[in-house]
Amino acid sequence: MSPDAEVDRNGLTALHYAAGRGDLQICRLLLELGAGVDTRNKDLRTPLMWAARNGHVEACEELVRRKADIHAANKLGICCLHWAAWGGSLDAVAYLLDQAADINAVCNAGCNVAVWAATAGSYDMCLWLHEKRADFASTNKNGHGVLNKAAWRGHSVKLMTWMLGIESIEEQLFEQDWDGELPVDRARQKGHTALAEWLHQQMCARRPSWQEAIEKIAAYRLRAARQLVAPKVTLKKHGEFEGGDFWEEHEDLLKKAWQERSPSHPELHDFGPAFEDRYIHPKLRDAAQQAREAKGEEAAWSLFEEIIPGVFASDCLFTAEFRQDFLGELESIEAAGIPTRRPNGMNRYGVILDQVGFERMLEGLVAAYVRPLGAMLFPELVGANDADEHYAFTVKYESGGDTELAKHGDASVVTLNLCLGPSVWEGGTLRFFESGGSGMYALPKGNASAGAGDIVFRPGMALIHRGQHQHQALELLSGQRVNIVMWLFARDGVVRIAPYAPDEQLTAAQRWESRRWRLDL
Ligand SMILES: O=C(O)CCC(=O)C(=O)O
Ligand SMILES: [Fe+2]
Repeated sequence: MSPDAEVDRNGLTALHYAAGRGDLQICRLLLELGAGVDTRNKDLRTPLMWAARNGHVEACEELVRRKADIHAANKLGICCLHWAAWGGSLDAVAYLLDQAADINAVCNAGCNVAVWAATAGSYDMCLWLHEKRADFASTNKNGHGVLNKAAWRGHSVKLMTWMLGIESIEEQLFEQDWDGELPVDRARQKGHTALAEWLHQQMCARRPSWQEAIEKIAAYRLRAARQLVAPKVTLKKHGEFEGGDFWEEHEDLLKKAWQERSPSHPELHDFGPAFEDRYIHPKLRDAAQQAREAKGEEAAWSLFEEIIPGVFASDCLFTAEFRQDFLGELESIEAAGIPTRRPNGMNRYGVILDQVGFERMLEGLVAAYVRPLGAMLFPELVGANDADEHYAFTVKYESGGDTELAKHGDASVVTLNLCLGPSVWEGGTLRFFESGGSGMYALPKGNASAGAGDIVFRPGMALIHRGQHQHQALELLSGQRVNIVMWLFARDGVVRIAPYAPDEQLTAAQRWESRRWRLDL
């Protein structure tokens, strides 16, 4: 049997893998057994691209000795040299150029090797390529040049400073891409706040009139967004699309306006060590660390009490500072005067967190904590990709607004619900039903049954439940209750219904590993 006969779901052969790992012995063996040196996977990548991408020069040499095509490009026109640059390996780049790879080659999107090197952020490689006369002034078909790419990725000020020393690149500071964005916008949108600040200073220092222009644009966006009059919310059921045309029409302006707004607690918007120190409960941090170090999930389990079968509660997921700061930020969001869309088809009050600037924070939080916890508590439902995406919002109950929530199942495989407080209220109990639900909300057969019972929230209490476990919020009698709700589901909103058999379920290590080894970008 040819070694190329067996491929993975991406069409990758054993030789792709061996080359990608730089395993010279195996590469040789496979080639001797008849593996095609330029065998292509589904998107037309060759083994040499993998070796170059991962900086395995010896493997590159071996493949080239066996007549691998150094000019080969994949479906997107990304050639071996681009892969090497993107992988950040100067040695691989130098080797390929030495073998007469084309320094001016561009991929289908129009990126040349300089743009790829800038995307990778390798300072040494950029300097070296510039000496070799790679074209650093070129922009791709979306109008992205080296500066835009480096800003987008949040690369170092050292690299940026060097780039700005090249006259034609200085221009890129002021050039809008095809979406109308400047490098400084890209840096800010991706959460590289300090870099964005630095880029802004560079712009002002180079063209003082720009400071004013930028401020005017920002002020204009905020003013325009504040002048919008949001459609009324009335529906208490099936209201997802209420006013949909309005929200679609102004989506872009609103997104920019939220980016311009200065948050009252910037530290809440950046997931990272500082966020975890301040906002993740120390017990959860310890438990997660143990699980990640393969010391078991006992500590993580011990954070929870299964109050009702299938409903787990914990007071140790977030700190009190998280609740305080979050409530403060919600107040400042309300005071911003920028319209916010209703959070879901039933709750009318509250905000969609991903739309008001919490997108990046939530991505990190979900990946590091919420997804592993959901997978641990509900292994029969959360497999490798069943909770890849999230939708997060707040709900607010008070008299004159929403006071209750009808019986429903969430459009999620797992839901986390954290009670923020704020202080005192009466009523507003969350009731779970034993019924397995019906239709698409039916609980999968083979689960431990879903129990029935009432849960009285207290500030700081978080629940994790199967979204399809039917529930209802009873009437709030006085005061105010605000909760954060996070729905997890698979790509495109798919919600897992068929349970995994025990031998198909993820292992603890798989649940807690934050990055899988991937032979991919
Ligand atoms: O806190 C609430 O009232 C919302 C509860 C809910 O629907 C949920 O946890 O999924
Ligand atoms: Fe719900």
